[in-house]
Amino acid sequence: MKSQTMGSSLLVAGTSIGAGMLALPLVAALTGLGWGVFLMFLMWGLSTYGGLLIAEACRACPEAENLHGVMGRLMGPVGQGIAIAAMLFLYYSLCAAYISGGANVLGSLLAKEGVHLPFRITATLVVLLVAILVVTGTRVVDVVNRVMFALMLALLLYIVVSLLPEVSLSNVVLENSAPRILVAALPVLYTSFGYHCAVPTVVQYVQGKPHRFRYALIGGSSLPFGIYVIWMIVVIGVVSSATVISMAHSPDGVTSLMDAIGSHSRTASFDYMISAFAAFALGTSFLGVALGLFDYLAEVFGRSHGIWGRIETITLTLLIPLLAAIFMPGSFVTALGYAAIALVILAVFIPVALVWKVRKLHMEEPYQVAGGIPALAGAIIIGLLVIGAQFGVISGVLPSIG
Ligand SMILES: N[C@@H](Cc1ccccc1)C(=O)O
Repeated sequence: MKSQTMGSSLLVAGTSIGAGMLALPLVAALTGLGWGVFLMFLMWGLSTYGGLLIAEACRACPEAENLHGVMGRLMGPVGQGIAIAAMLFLYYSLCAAYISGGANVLGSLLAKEGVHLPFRITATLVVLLVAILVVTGTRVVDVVNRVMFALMLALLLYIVVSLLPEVSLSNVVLENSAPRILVAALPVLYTSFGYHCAVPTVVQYVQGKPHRFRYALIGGSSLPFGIYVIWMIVVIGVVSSATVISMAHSPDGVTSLMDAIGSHSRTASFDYMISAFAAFALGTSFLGVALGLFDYLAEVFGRSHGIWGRIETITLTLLIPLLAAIFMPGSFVTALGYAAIALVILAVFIPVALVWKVRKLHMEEPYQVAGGIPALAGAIIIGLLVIGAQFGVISGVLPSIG
């Protein structure tokens, strides 16, 4: 396999693996493991299909550098405006989720040392840390990101291997759950498979060769699927659904979950490893998303690249999500659900519209995603279901997850 294809698969996997690691066990405990895996598979399919559609649209407009350019070419300024609004909403919701999860992890680490800080202080500390890294520059973020990703995978392997003997099969029952809970779980599951901002880069990186970007997108998103399933089985097998469910509704569910897993090993340093793993899983996604939003806002608002310009841009990037995280208690899973609304627009509705236009104008080159009109219609219906589910959760018609 060519190294760009490999690199692209890892880019997709790296962007995708993130908050899902911490949210999915909470969700799967509520849906039951069997249904959890089935719904994850459905959301993985929707996400991969959307990624392939974006790739098809990018190939039809080789002169455009990113999704913004492709939108401008095919949909004009109104389409571009919708995409910009959806992108800002997605990025802000994700940053709010990462700040909330990160603050919980930092708070629990400090509490183990006897230092008890309120949530708003730990959230601000997490934001300052990310802000300093992003303002320092892309190269620094790149290095820190690679190191954290490698450490996260190593820790995951270690944790899974050490916990396997503790898994009790009686916990891993495939019990059924109420249909309303299954629908309510869809938005968070879908967000866990989001990586779509990386697709234009991947298509360019493999010179638009269909067999290579197909490999990168399908392979790169299957890796998170496999890792998420193993992780969910191990966590629920060790901690038991009943215990996890009691955490799902507490404001710092992530911390309780990490503590519960940590207490299942005889090694004293094990709970530090669990916290480090959670911090790296969140950190890799947070840095990627914060950097993407930072560059984007710098361009939109024309801020300078000097130090004061960068400080202004990072304030625009992180202040709103910080306030959202502080004033919306328990916002980790909730914010991931909100992100799903924007992600469906960006990774299902917009790609379907783009590809529709490309195919109608016969701009397509030999590559076309399989499935024709039925697949496009199916994606729209499932996408509507995901958005409807989140509105159901917001309005209280459906139970909230987390
Ligand atoms: N999948 C990422 C979230 C994400 C969504 C969309 C784009 C990029 C990232 C996570 O679980 O953290």
